[in-house]
Amino acid sequence: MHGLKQALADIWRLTLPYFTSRELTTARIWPLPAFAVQQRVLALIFAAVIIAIEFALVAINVRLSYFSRDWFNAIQNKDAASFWSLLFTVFLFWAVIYIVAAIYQYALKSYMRIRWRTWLTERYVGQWLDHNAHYHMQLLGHGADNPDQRIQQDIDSFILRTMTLFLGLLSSVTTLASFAVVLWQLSAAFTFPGTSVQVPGFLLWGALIFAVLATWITHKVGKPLIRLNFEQEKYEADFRFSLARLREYGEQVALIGGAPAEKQHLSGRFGAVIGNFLAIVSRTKKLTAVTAAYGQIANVIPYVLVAPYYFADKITLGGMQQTASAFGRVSDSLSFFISAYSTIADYKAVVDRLTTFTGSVDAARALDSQGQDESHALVTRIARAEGADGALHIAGLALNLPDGTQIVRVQELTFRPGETALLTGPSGSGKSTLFRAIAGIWPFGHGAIALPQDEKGGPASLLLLPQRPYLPIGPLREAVSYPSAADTWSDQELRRALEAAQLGHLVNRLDEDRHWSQSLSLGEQQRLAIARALLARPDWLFLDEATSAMDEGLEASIYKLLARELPRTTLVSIGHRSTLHALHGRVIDMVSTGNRLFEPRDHAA
Ligand SMILES: Nc1ncnc2c1ncn2[C@@H]1O[C@H](COP(=O)(O)OP(=O)(O)OP(=O)(O)O)[C@@H](O)[C@H]1O
Repeated sequence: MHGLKQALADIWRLTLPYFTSRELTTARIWPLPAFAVQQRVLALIFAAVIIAIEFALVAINVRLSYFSRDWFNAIQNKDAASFWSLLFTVFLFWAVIYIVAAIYQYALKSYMRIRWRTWLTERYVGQWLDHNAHYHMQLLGHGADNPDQRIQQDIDSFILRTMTLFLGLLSSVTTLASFAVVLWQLSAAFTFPGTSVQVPGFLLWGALIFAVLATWITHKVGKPLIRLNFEQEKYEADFRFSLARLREYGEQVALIGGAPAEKQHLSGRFGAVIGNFLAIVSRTKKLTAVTAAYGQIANVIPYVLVAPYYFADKITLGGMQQTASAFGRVSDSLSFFISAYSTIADYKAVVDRLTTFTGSVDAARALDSQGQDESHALVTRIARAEGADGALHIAGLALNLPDGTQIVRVQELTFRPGETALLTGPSGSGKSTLFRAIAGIWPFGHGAIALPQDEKGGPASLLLLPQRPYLPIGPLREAVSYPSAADTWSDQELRRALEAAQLGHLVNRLDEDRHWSQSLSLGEQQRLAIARALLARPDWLFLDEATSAMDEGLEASIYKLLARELPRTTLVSIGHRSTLHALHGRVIDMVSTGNRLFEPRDHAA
């Protein structure tokens, strides 16, 4: 019971935002011209019309059950005139309306699904990317696995199933209510065989007991499917992700001869997919036994119940037919859970996945320095704000790992504008982590970072180049301009930057669409990032081993290029090579203070 309450609360939390969104959207409702309207207004109009059509469809079914009674009576009485007239007037009229309404309802459901999915996907993608939640989710290492699957697949499944199940439930309830009345009225003709004792609503009780019993058995048999379906999706996504990762690291795997290890790994992942699927098959077999038996028994049970009355000439064939169909409709709608069980099991899994996803996005957002929540125990906030001058001041800063272990302590460190500084020290001493904190993406720790101002007294622009730059898949001009739009710079500017970065052989390939991080060497990728810096002209440039894949001569000429092309840019580098010392005016060492804790100190000359 508690589980059901929780599930309904989760569904409510996932559904409500769309139906209360005040964002504006453009509606196109034929024959009206396009107009702006709030999302929630459109959502409610869609829902109201779809529900109204659902009611109309049930009402037509009730009307047709009376048609069926009259029709079978005409058959029993061999009344051909009534038979044909009922068919061409009553049946044809209502059947045509039914068909048109069903088509219109399908179209509206599809439009609503598209709009709802678009809105929800944009919202989730936004939340996932804002405040670096996607990165912090990785750092926290808990919560939602495979966020890509949740955004691409689960949102659509959630919407489709919410609509299908809600309408199914609504249709079942209205069908139940209308045909329960019909069945109650029909029950008046039935007495205990051989007596004149009447049980009010005899047929209705019969249908009720039958359906409740079957629903209870179905629930008992089908319950494990909820967990199994949840796990199936997870195993499928893990398998898909492993394949995608192999595609990404194809060269590295080939070089190290990793194919057999990969095969084994993939076969393990696929084994989990199949193992779980077999468990689903085994459970579904049992469930099918219940639902198929129910379907068969439901076909004959109403006839069995009313046959004695028909044979005793107490009811007509039409009456028997109408009773049987009303009984069928009532038990069908009562057994809504039976027919929808596997959908519900799947639905619950989708709801759980979206709920854990939103939960872990919220936890990750809370980590952000701009976030509002202070609840995370390990985050005591790194205050990162614009300072009062052109320098970068760090004071009383402690940087921790996600588990709370302190790795870096900075009592006082200032980078002055215009200088070139090199941060060096042992591997794992927290150099990159210090850069991450300066960039504002490392949330664990406390202390203060005063960001520099530019020459006009506004916030200075900062650009950080990592060792392995991110290159989007697409035209080269997009990769060079990233994260700015591809048309930010003219072809001439892009070519000039590429040539300066010693990538002259790429200047005529600006429109070539490729997976650039797979086709360029690491040294070329690093030079492409340098070209980005030349275009962006930041006030401060941080190079985290951003020239490590170049030979020493090339590295030196890139540093000279940066000094020449970006004379106003302050340069702070991380690097291990001793030749880098000569290229920087100041060297700062990460010095161990014991206990795996490091502190930056100016290099003794
Ligand atoms: N996301 C993370 N989760 C847990 N530990 C991390 C994470 N990122 C970094 N660390 C740990 O923090 C320590 C410092 O890492 P960092 O990358 O800052 O070192 P570095 O000095 O830049 O090393 P290198 O010179 O090898 O690049 C390392 O021990 C590393 O294992």
